[in-house]
Amino acid sequence: MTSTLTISHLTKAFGGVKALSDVSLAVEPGERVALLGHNGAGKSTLMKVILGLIAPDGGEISVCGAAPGKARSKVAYLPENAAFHSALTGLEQITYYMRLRGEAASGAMELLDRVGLGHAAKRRIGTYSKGMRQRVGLAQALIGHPRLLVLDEPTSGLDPVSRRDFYELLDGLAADGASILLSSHALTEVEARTDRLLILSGGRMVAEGSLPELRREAALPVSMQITALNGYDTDIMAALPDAIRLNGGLHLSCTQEDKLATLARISAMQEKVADLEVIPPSLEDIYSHFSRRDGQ
Ligand SMILES: Nc1ncnc2c1ncn2[C@@H]1O[C@H](COP(=O)(O)OP(=O)(O)OP(=O)(O)O)[C@@H](O)[C@H]1O
Repeated sequence: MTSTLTISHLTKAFGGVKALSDVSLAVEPGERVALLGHNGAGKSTLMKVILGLIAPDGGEISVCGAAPGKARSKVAYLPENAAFHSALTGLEQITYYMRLRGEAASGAMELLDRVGLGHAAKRRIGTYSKGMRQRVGLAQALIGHPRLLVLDEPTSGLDPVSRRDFYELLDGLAADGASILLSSHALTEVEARTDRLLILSGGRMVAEGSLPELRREAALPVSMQITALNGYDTDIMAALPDAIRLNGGLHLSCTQEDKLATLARISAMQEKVADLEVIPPSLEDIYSHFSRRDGQ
């Protein structure tokens, strides 16, 4: 399978600031990839290089088999705060963009229906909510059946139902073979709705993989919350010297390697245990682990 996007050893500096250092990645057709990173990590710079808006200092990049910028008809971009003409209706705005791209404007209404804006198509964009303007942006991004969608924090400002609808739309596009690269700070959301996570930190790609892969690689400790049956907490603490009293229960943290052995020791005391909760590291923990690994 030919990748939709291939980047090897990309570098870009602004004066003395290394915005991207030796970044390599590939995105396959039908793949939904989330780009995570702290403010200033290099996400927007990477997107601008992919779109051909700025040239890299070094490295290679291929977008839909061509140089960035040469494949614009196959690439869609949704900026974080898409701005539109407030006096135009949604229908007029999308019709205008379709004409600019040489597409038959008769499909404008269908596009607006697809993003859930059919009912407001003939209202001025100036009267739209932020979420509705974001949908106009998405409709604009869908013009011409793009093979790669580059979406910069596409769900910021959307309510939970709009976010779900938005991801369902992306799922449909991915099922048709489009590749999606989206940046986000909403970790739990991208955890559930994308196939792979890329974490940029200080311009370097510090982690890449599905959440289970990143969880394994980070090998962060597992937390256990034990509720003792009345009076047995002292016995349990004697058997598990690392346990501490916390929030009315007993708290224990152990390495991934010791997890099964620790569980076995707790099971052996089951007549003294009322309840046990095993809490795996959250995506926030994993993200912080990789983001701070280089001392940032
Ligand atoms: N045109 C520019 N001139 C100078 N420095 C720049 C320019 N564009 C980006 N930078 C610097 O490059 C680094 C990466 O910036 P970038 O905008 O790519 O980060 P980001 O991950 O998109 O951040 P955010 O989440 O805040 O949008 C930052 O240190 C930024 O200040």
